[in-house]
Amino acid sequence: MSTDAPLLRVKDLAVRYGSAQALFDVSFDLSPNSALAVLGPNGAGKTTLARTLSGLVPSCGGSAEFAGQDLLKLTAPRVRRAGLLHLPEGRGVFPGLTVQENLRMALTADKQARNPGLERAFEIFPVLAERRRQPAGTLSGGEQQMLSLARALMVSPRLVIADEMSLGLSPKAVDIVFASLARARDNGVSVIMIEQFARRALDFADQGLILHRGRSSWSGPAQEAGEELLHRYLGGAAAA
Ligand SMILES: Nc1ncnc2c1ncn2[C@@H]1O[C@H](COP(=O)(O)OP(=O)(O)OP(=O)(O)O)[C@@H](O)[C@H]1O
Repeated sequence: MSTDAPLLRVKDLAVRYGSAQALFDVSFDLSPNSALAVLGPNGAGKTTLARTLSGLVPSCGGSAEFAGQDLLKLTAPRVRRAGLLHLPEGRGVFPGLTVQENLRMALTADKQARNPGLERAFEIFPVLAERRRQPAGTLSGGEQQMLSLARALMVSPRLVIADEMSLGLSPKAVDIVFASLARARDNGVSVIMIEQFARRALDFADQGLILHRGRSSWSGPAQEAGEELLHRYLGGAAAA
């Protein structure tokens, strides 16, 4: 892990939906080129954290500084432009368009000029190069997630928040998702991974954060999260 100043520094973050508070005083730092696994049972506040950092849900307290900018003041498009990309749950690809068209659209959506992004995406994910003329809907579930990630990488983000990318996928497809995220990391992208597969996510990540009812119940180096700790905070089912 890097010793540089944090890429993202979240301090005492609080979020409400009306009168219901979904996050209470959540704090963590993320170093450049590192990965954080965010774990927790249903309703713990994981997606709320992702949506708040990406400018989709307002905070009601605390701070979040990303690459020197006050993230909580930015609109969602500005957060993207600052280099933080949120991959929401679900596949996020256009099934009727080809792989190549899906990738090109990622660029026009962000109004960037033609750039070497397409060739870079094919270099990182050779499978997509082989299937560039194939409709995205005919890819396997894991490959669609790979395409979704490749679309995100087209605009060279510094941080990707991957929300439950492996949800509902076969074990083989989950392998593809993890390998794809590892490739993104190898290419200098930091990752916040929200995952149901706690053990795998912690094996992937440098740091772990466990949320419970909107509060941080544990955070620390990922390798320190042993089986006993996972059972205590997540229960048997979530410790896969
Ligand atoms: N738009 C909303 N309006 C009101 N309450 C919401 C809204 N979105 C989420 N919540 C509530 O906030 C809490 C946290 O939800 P969130 O979706 O962040 O949890 P999660 O950890 O991502 O759960 P899951 O693993 O089930 O996706 C829950 O109690 C949820 O009901």
